[in-house]
Amino acid sequence: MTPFTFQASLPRVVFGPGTLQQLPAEVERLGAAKALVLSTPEQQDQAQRVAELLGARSAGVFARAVMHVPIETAREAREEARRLGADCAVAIGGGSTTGLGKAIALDSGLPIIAVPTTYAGSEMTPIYGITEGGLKKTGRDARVLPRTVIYDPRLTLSLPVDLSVTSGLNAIAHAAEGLYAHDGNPILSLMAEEGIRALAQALPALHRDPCDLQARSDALYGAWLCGVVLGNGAMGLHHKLCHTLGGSFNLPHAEVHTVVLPHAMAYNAPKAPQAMAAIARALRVDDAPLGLQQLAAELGAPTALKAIGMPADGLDRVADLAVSAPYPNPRPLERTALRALLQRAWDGSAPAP
Ligand SMILES: NC(=O)C1=CN([C@@H]2O[C@H](COP(=O)(O)OP(=O)(O)OC[C@H]3O[C@@H](n4cnc5c(N)ncnc54)[C@H](OP(=O)(O)O)[C@@H]3O)[C@@H](O)[C@H]2O)C=CC1
Ligand SMILES: O=C(O)/C=C\C(=O)CC(=O)O
Repeated sequence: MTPFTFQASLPRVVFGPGTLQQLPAEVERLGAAKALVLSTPEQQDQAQRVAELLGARSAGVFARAVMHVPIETAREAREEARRLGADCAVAIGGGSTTGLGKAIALDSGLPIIAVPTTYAGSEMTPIYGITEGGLKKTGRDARVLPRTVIYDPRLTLSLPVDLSVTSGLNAIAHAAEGLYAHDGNPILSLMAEEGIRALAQALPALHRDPCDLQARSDALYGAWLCGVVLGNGAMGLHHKLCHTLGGSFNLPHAEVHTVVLPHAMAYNAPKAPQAMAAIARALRVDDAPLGLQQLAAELGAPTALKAIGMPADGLDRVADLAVSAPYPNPRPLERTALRALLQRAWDGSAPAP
């Protein structure tokens, strides 16, 4: 075994159907008296029910979370938290809502309790993203890592099947890149392989029956593990490409991950054979990139960038941006090969090295 360093900082986790009921006790455990409940506008009713569950420990509801955390929304939420005297925030929703909680914590140090309702995994990471002037900046800061995460699979029953599938594939992307991250280690690799295995079994099951609570639980368990991997290992080519594509062309986050991942894996495969073997084992296929693309197709997910709004004349710009700021990646970043990767992803062709 090659030498490695392992250090992980992880939130407390409360996992299982019905665990949302433990929220008041978890707020109390933090020593907090007034929790501001965060949600998207569409999930306001759910946020209101959470505020009622908190009773006297609720400071109110801020239901204005939107995708990619615009700085204006972050400022409004910070101000509302101050105005209401909140000493804790509860983020109930997907990565967009968790991201808003993180933006508040970054500024104020307010502890966050995350109640995820998608498989994006943000609740397990110290990574934040804030969009200002059309540009999304991401960073890492220990203050934004939620203190407690409540994984209640019942809350994911209403997540539409198409979003469930792409969100699950977003989670698999975290694990895939963790398996070949320059700062990876055997413990993260265990979690990554197990996370992919859990999601690869759960997604077809919940695709057949979205109300299958066991499948929903398994998917959330997989998302948890994949989120831990993302939070404790470096992001490589795949995440960087997705952030460029999503940020510059306003493409839907989980769908971009779904389309690009098989191609980014195939690009790195010659330099990451052990990672590919682990992913293939977890997916129970012979060829990891192809097997993943086939899984997405079987589950009705998009497999081409052209199908999710990417303009063909933007591919050159993405290739330019991809090589403009180098970062560690198993295979060096070569513009010609990356441009070919992007073309295959746009066309929806089979992945190739
Ligand atoms: N910092 C980090 O570590 C990470 C950050 N992210 C960030 O998170 C965002 C993506 O997260 P993601 O979760 O995919 O996106 P969202 O939070 O935007 O949620 C995606 C969609 O799922 C819907 N939804 C969520 N929960 C439910 C539910 N229980 N029932 C019905 N619909 C539901 C939302 O609907 P509605 O709008 O109606 O609420 C929305 O349309 C991106 O901004 C990404 O950058 C992602 C991964 C890691
Ligand atoms: O791409 C991802 O799924 C992981 C990280 C981010 O999205 C970063 C962020 O914008 O919060």
